[in-house]
Amino acid sequence: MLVARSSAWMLPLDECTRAVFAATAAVCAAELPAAGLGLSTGHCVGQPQGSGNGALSTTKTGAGGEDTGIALHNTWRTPPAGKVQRKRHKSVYLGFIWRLFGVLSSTNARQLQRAALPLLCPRRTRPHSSRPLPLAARYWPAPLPAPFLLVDSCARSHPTASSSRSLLVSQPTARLRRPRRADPVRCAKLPAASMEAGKRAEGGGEAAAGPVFTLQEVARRNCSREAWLVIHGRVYDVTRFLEEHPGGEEVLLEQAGKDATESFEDVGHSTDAREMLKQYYIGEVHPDQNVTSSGQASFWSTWLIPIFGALVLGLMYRYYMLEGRSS
Ligand code: HEM
Repeated sequence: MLVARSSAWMLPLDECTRAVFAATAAVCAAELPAAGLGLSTGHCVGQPQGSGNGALSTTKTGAGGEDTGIALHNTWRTPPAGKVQRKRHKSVYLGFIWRLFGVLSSTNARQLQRAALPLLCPRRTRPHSSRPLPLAARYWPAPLPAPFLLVDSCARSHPTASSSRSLLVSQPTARLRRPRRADPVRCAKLPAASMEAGKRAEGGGEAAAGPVFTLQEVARRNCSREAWLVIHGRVYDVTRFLEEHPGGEEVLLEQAGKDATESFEDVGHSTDAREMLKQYYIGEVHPDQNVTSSGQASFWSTWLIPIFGALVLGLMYRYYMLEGRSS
């Protein structure tokens, strides 16, 4: 839920929202105070609290001392007088919102954790789970399922962590533990590679360079003895990579036998990781089963929501500026 008020944007404060703000505030920390803007957390009702010095300040205001909201607000006592000042304020304000949306749209929550965690806790960079998030959670991260919450495990492992520690919230430790090494999944007795393996796909070109497999064939290779997965319509045999995978064997086994494109992209793998794919490439998904529309869907999900959000924010900003001028 986003509550806009004349002088502040209030957001329900969950860990991911904090992370978004923390990451964005870190980028904009120098600009915000200069333009008379501050970020603070506090109760969603009434005036935003906290020092509002541009950095994220946390004020315990809830009944149980918990933080209940976060606000981007004016720190000026009187509205900026000059045209130049107003223009600067406006551009920084829009810049912040733009970056906030950039952070929200260019990443999903897990990537966001990857981006924000080093800020909060340099040594804890491993995400809590590899499971892709529901679409809505990628863009609006409240509430998130527990495994994706930022947790205070790093505050514990870094007892000296100072202000950033207040950005973290305690979660039951059971949630934090990395799942135990998956029991080797038993492979069904598999027929030799494939009815169609070895056949060259028609049409040539890069996309049709290797043997062709059906999704059913891939689905059967879903265990530690033989693990295949599909990424962008290509089939990879990751069996020998299971133990080497920096993200852990479990995540690969979880995706084995399936189309792992979304999970692979969600993690935000590096160029090196993409290069490594070549080593495990074994063929292509059968052209009839290679659903390219998912690419289109992801295009829309990647751009439509941020564009719509930006429009809404633009309108709210106009309203905010008009009200600021009239008061
Ligand atoms: C053949 C396919 C894959 C290759 C070659 C690969 C390679 C890598 C590499 C090199 C890294 C280190 C970080 C980086 O350079 O980006 C990594 C991290 C990771 N990968 Fe993969 N990966 C593959 C598939 C997957 C899949 C299907 C998932 C499913 C979710 C996954 C989840 C992760 C996670 C969670 C991390 C840890 C990220 C971190 O701690 O920062 N990977 N992978």
